[in-house]
Amino acid sequence: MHGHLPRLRKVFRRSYQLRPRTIRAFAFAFVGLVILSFVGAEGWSVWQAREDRLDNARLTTMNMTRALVQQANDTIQAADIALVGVVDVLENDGMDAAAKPNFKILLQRTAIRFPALNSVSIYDSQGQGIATSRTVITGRFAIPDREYFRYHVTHRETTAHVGAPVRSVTSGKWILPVSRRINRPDGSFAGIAVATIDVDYFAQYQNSFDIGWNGAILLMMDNGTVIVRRPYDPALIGADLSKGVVYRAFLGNGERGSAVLTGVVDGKKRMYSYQRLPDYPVIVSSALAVDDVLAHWREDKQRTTAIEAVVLAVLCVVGYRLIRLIDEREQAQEELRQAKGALEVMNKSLERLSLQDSLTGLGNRRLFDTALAEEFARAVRGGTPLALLLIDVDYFKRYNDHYGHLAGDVCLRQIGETLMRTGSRPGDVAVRYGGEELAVLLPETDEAGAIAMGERFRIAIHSLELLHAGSPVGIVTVSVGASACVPGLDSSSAESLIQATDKALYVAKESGRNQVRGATHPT
Ligand SMILES: Nc1nc2c(ncn2[C@@H]2O[C@H](COP(=O)(O)OP(=O)(O)OP(=O)(O)O)[C@@H](O)[C@H]2O)c(=O)[nH]1
Repeated sequence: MHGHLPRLRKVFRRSYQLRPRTIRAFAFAFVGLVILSFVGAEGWSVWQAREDRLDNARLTTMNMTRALVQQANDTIQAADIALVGVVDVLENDGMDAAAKPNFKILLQRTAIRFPALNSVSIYDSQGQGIATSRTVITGRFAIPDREYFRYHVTHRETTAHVGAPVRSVTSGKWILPVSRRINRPDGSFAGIAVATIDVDYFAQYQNSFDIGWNGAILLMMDNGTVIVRRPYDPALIGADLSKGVVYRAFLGNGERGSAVLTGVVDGKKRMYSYQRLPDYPVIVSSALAVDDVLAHWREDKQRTTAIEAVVLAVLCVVGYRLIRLIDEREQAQEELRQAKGALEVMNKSLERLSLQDSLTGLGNRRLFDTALAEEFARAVRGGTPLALLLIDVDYFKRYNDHYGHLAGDVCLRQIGETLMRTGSRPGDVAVRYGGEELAVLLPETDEAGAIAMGERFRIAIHSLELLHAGSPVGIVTVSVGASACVPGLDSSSAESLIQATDKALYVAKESGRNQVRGATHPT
């Protein structure tokens, strides 16, 4: 556990120290990903909801169509069954039976038994009416030119024939004729029996379904002739819709199917389901308008889109703020780094200034005191010698008096520069000790070495040949006192080292100046 903690701390520190650019890239990627997944998920669920609604509409129209097919087939079948009985009587008893009064009663009973029937009538081989269930006959009671009559003249089949809707010559109403051929015993054409169904009967049933504002129901012959359509339009009855989309879909896809199609009657897009009657050549289709089906979905979608827009806007604002914060943080850190750097530079220069003598550029007395204590302690630890030089300008009072105090300052600066220039080791510390007196601390140097160094300084200053009218030699010279100790071994202290050096300097002065003197080995 102990070993893991520092590693964890390191990982945490590293993650905290991620580059702002990396963090920004992460932030961008994160916000982008959130937006994308949000929009994607929403888009998917909206699309799914649309598909669900269309699927439901398909199921609804399929069920509706099934019910309409059932009703239409039952109705036509009822008419057909009525005809079978009538044709049977006439084929057995002969067509003359149709003219008898009790036959009219048979037809009326038959018509009453099947409420969908408008009338049941018998026509002879010339299309002239013989008998009918109708009580009142208005108009011409003959149908030689009707399509279904001509059909039976030319077709020997005895199955039922469903004709195209026609206007009744007697009532003027739209009717659907269902007819059967009547044969003589020798098989020749004796006439036809016709049961007519009021087209309105189908229209009423169509009206019992909820198909919304723009739905449609269509009952048509299998050749595309309209029997009746909802919304009801009498002008459409008998019209040819064989070029319409429903008829074409029916032709292309068999007995039944469903599809989204655009209607030819009104150009509306609908979900259509269509089916052929099992026993008769009639097609039923019912449809719900896509607009109606998707009306609620569109409202939901608009609401969702509005919410999405708000959420996206919030995400964008938050993302933008996040990235701005990262930028600001980066900028603040950069400013902090720069301020820190400037402060460090300033501190160093202040520190340097506080330890430097402004006139000579050498260290000052404060540096000397610190360096002496440190070097003394180091020498104690290492058992190494430590030496000190005290350098004093000869007859400097006279120099000042003769050349002026400012010239004296210049002279001291030149001596300081010479001291710095004259090679000493990196660990040596040269300072202005006070007034015209300079000091050089020489670590790991014994007295002989210190005297040698003192001599180098003395010669270097002498070589400057700075005129000094007050000196017996005519140029500026220095006297040097040198002393050394081994702090760990002898009983010396920093003070005793200074005192010994000062004493050596005194001896150098007393001995005539312009010379170097050691404390223990005077030269
Ligand atoms: N121009 C200038 N003079 C200084 C400075 N510091 C000390 N002095 C002068 O240095 C002189 C030192 O004089 P003294 O101590 O009598 O010694 P000296 O005249 O050098 O004689 P010896 O040391 O015996 O050779 C004084 O006149 C101080 O005023 C300084 O920073 N600039």
